[in-house]
Amino acid sequence: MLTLEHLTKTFKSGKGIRDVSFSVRRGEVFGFLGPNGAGKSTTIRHIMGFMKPDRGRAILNGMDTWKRQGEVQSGVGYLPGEIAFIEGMTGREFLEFLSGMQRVRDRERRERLIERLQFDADTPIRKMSKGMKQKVGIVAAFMHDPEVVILDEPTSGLDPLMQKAFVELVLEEKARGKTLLMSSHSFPEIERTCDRAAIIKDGAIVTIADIHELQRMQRKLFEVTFDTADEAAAFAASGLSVEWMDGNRVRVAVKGDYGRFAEETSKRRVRNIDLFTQNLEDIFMDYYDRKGAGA
Ligand SMILES: Nc1ncnc2c1ncn2[C@@H]1O[C@H](COP(=O)(O)OP(=O)(O)OP(=O)(O)O)[C@@H](O)[C@H]1O
Repeated sequence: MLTLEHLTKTFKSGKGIRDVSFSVRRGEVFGFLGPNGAGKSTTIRHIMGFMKPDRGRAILNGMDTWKRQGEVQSGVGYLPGEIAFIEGMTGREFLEFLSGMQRVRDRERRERLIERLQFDADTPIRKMSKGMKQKVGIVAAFMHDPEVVILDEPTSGLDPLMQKAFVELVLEEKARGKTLLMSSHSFPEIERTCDRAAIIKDGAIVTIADIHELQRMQRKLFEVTFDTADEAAAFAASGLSVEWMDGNRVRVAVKGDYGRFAEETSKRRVRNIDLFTQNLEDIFMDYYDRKGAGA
């Protein structure tokens, strides 16, 4: 469906992307993860045919995206990292304008999306908050019901409730057989929606991983507070991987084997459990450790 072959672009500053290659299958939700400045937007701009690569190419539905940018751009749903709005329009007027360009007659899907994302589309865009503008952008990306949707940091500016609504939308579109690529710097967001993800750092792909495999690899830290220090000591001596303990509190690292953790916890009186998830960097460090260990 979408293939990137050795995509390379070097800006005058020396920054850019280097030899970026990966493929997204039809019907897949593919995550594109990386810290700020890693090259996510630059790669996405190439996928959309906005930039000419120095080397390599992006192929979408058999089309070279730079050479056939018009066809590519009209057939794909796209949410840019920063949306360029037209001054003086309301959200609905802007969407109407885009619908006209896309020659979309069916307004129903658009209205349903607006309802779902819960915003007043008749507010002038210049008066909209960052989150509201982001919602307008999301509606614009999905309203013409495209087969392929490319989203550059779609949840930036959305509150947790709306992030959830967005995740539900993505999962529904996936169930309808659509192909999605979305960039993010947040692993949990990608984790909820994607099958696979490419990780980019300093302009180069570090790895392409199966999300479910990464989830299994993820080390989670649980801090359990017991009723008594004796219970905490017995829990700590039960063979779990103890990171730290203090009085009646024990922090253990659990990787995959949640059953053992649950079993040892349930034997004792627990006052509280806090969960600390790893950040992206740690997850990948663990991933590499395992790869390095040949597991
Ligand atoms: N048009 C440009 N001209 C010069 N340098 C650029 C241009 N676009 C991006 N860069 C540089 O290339 C690098 C990658 O930027 P890019 O915007 O692709 O990163 P990103 O992963 O999308 O980051 P973020 O998460 O912050 O949006 C950065 O160092 C950036 O400053």
